Amino acid sequence: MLLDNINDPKDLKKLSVSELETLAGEIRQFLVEKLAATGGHLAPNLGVVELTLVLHYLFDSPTDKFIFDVGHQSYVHKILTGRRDRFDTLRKYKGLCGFVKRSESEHDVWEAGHSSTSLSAAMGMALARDLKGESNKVVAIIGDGALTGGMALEALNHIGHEKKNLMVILNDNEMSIAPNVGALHHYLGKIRTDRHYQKAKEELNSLLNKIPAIGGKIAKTAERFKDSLKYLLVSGILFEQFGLTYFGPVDGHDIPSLMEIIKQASQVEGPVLVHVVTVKGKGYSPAEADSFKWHGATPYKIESGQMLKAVGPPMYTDVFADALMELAEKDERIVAITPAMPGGSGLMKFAGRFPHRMIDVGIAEQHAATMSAALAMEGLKPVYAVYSTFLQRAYDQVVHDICRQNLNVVFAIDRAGFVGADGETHHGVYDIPFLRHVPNLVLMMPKDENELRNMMKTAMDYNDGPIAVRYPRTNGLGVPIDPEMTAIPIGSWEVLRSGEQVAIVAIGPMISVAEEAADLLKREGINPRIINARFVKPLDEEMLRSLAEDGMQIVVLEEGAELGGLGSAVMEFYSQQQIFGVNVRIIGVPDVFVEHGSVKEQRAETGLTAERVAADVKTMMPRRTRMATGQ
Ligand SMILES: Cc1ncc(C[n+]2csc(CCOP(=O)(O)OP(=O)(O)O)c2C)c(N)n1
Ligand SMILES: CC(=O)[C@@H](O)[C@H](O)COP(=O)(O)O
Ligand SMILES: [Mg+2]
Repeated sequence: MLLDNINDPKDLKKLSVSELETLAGEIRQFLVEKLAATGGHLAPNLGVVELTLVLHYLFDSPTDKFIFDVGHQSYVHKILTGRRDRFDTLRKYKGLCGFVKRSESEHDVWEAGHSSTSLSAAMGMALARDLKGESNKVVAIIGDGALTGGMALEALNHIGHEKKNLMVILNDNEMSIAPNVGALHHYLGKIRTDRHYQKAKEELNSLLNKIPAIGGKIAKTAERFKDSLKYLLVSGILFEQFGLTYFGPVDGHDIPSLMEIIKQASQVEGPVLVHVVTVKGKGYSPAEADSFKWHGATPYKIESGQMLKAVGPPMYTDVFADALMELAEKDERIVAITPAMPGGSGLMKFAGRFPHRMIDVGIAEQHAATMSAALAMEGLKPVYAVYSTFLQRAYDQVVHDICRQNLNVVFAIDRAGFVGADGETHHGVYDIPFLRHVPNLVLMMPKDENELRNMMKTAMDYNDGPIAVRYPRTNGLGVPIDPEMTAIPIGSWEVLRSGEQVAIVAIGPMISVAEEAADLLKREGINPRIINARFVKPLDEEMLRSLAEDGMQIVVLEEGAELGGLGSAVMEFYSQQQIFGVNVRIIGVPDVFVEHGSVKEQRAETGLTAERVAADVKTMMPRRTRMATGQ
């Protein structure tokens, strides 16, 4: 296999075009085989095999810098840069990261995970290069989905202003995760597919080139005529207007054409954009047929294309979506909004049932937030479904447009807590700290899927401002589901286990960990109280007072950042209320980024385990109890 001899991009430069084509086939086979065992972003990577090969063939990474937007499509880049042998560890604990990772290779010059940052990074690297008097190439690879992100348009605007030498490769496969949305998507579609544009452009070029070189006035008129026709016909006029020289569209699977056009573009002064048209999932028929499903694959059977899904109780995502459907049947105010994650947020069924009440705005979390504010201003009940990590993008809109105006927006915050294989860029561990200090916002998290349904009802009945319910990327606990949803009193916590001396104040999936810890402690005659702190804001102040009055020591257990989380809120309460003598210990995510792996491994790494909680509780027992129990 040619692939066996590719350990560095330099090894590519010895190959002929036909050998590169053979190598492309080998890489596809490698991806399909490896990801069958590990899972991962199969379809995006199958779509960029030839493109990545040509980029590494023509340029000299890492001197020339490749900046992958999102970075989920960087597996081919990793294969070509000496990491082929690590693919059995893809997205596994201490294994190969599923995104670009600087600590893995000198060829990984820019990390991401969140979308639409590549053009800003490219601008920065081009500016730095020129200020340092260097001459390397800067190449951003951005997808048609990522291009709908506001940051990308901010950067395009600036790139066109600075006119620095840099290359934007637009990898246009018509797909975001779901089918792409938006005016930009339609514009690209026109360029991509309207043969009229292409044919007319070719005819125009050949006609104008036939005009013998004529001097003077006619030549100027002909040029002006060509320019005005170019305005009408040339494909990438939008990008040209942004100050980038547009090349394409080009077939992203045709190596000779790719080579030719990228070579051409690399010789042009100033910023250029090469419009590369690819097929997401290319070369593996199940992924080609349904690149939405195969954007992020679980392990699968290659022959049948059957993905191996974990069995068990319904995912919180699906419980949310089903509850929303039920509520929307009776409440016409409800409108669901998603920033490009209709699948991941569970809203596809909702869209099918209520096509006019599910809005996918593209990768535009900020826009989604402010649009939701306006929907609420007009008396509707917008449900903004968003991953915790992606809501980070819309912090100002949450504060400035929604909470400050005290508008009835419901935040359905999915992927709250550790997310596993996507790792540090995707964990939902900051939303409690970045939301709980914003005035007017209610923030809650259920202990199980039945309580999630009740919280959905709570949110719909609550019309005194914004309210957020957060839930993890896991299956529910398999508890019985009440047919009727019942609203929960805002700010009310729940004693799940009576006990004395130490109270474990836990939230969400940490309640199960607390119960396991209590079971361990019971064997030693220690019986902690367990509290479901289902409202982060407002706190259950009455419960907190009674814990102090009972002389309880408190352990707060949360799968979120310790700094500024629920535990901080509890500490602040006692301090602000001048209630002294309450010993509060916070067990949460420490002040570090937690890399990819399984949720279990991430909890073990950060000490969110029953064993650790039990050990901490024991150290907090009053001395006499410890003596009595032989501690
Ligand atoms: C800020 C942000 N929002 C949402 C996502 C989730 N996400 C990951 S990839 C993707 C689609 C990207 O589409 P495109 O750029 O066209 O890449 P393709 O997968 O088609 O190659 C989305 C929405 C993200 N990573 N970052
Ligand atoms: C790359 C990216 O951001 C998405 O594809 C993300 O990986 C989806 O996460 P889930 O698998 O949790 O839906
Ligand atoms: Mg795409």
